Amino acid sequence: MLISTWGYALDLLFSVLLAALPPKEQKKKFFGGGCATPAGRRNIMTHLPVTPPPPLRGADIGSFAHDTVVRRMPATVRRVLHENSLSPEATQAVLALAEEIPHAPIRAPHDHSAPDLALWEAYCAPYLGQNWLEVPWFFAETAMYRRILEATGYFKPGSGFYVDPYALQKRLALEEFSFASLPGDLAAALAASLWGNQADLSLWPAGENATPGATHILADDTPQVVAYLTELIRHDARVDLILDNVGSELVHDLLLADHLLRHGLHLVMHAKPHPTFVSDALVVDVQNTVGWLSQHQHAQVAAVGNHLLAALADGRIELRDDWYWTSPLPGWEMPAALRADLSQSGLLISKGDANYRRWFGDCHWPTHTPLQHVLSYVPAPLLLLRTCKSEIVLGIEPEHSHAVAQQDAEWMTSGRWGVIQLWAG
Ligand SMILES: O=P(O)(O)OC[C@H]1O[C@](O)(CO)[C@@H](O)[C@@H]1O
Repeated sequence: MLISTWGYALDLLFSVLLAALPPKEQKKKFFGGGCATPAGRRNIMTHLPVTPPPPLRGADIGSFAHDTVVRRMPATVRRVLHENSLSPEATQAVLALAEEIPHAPIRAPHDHSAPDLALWEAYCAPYLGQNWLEVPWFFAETAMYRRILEATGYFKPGSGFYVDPYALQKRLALEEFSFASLPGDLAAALAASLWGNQADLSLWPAGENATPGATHILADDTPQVVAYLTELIRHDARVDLILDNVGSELVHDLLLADHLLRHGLHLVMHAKPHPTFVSDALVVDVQNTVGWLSQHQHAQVAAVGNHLLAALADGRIELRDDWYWTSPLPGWEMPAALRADLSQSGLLISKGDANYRRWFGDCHWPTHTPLQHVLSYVPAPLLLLRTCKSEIVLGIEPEHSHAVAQQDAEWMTSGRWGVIQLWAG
């Protein structure tokens, strides 16, 4: 057990300092200022409280990770060729990357004008000499998406400079989207945001019409979430939305954001700093989607878009894109500055499968592992809205997971099963 004595000492110091504050300041610290839940202050650890099991790897024969590294990843790289007009140099580089996966050794990116180059040199250092199957799967995927940008010249002045290689997919995803109805309350907005996560252009590209239809809930903390949010609303707290995919998912996330804003909450949205996992939202994608909503032919939808535009302009919504969100690092290796910032939040809402994998380090946790067994290091209460698209899920009783596996052999990867899991400390 790696329980941090320092963590407890700091906690104690914090309690003493908090008690010395006037009541108004205490309330601010409690609900806008981290380490807090309406139920009381949480006992935050700064480190993972247990030794994690080994990470998922492509080398796990028969696993979804194996299929992804061997088949899906090279196909994703090749799709970039078909959906972009690349220079001859970039075409060669993309083809070479596709050939590298899975058997060539990992190397660090070498695009010297990239602002995250030093970060990636450090991320890659422990894995040099290992191939794409041997390294942790989460590392392999994040590294591949970063290497695609090196190949297309994303960070290099020239024809690929800051050109999103997935722009076509992202545009199609929004064009294909049509509204069924607007969510009427918070619970409906949460559900819509969850199922929006079924859309994933890395698994089901736009135009191929193959997204999973059925929706089954595996774990549903909606009543607790609504009660918790109601408390936050009473305290004008900050809520952080850690975004995932563009298209249907982002539209539903923005509808959820609209609900939260109308209740007086302040929102911070975390987008990716560069294109990754095909459909992950950048700041510019959020701005474009809000613009699209504001131009919508249905007056009610346009009103939502205009409300969001106003909130972006007056600071009730802040957009951020820390480099951490495209890193291969697990949640417990989050840089201190970001961690300190997130600790100011009343609730972190984490969208999607890849973010879920990150919080749990993408490790082989037994499915029945309680969330609190791992998540006590997270700097604020955490809501996980995620459809299952990889072989990791926690907080599910063995009888339940066995019954679900009987019903749907692909329950962990099909996107048909979702969780609304709250860890409030
Ligand atoms: O967009 P999401 O929900 O994060 O899903 C991405 C996930 O889907 C996958 O493409 C499945 O391999 C993973 O790579 C990743 O975990």
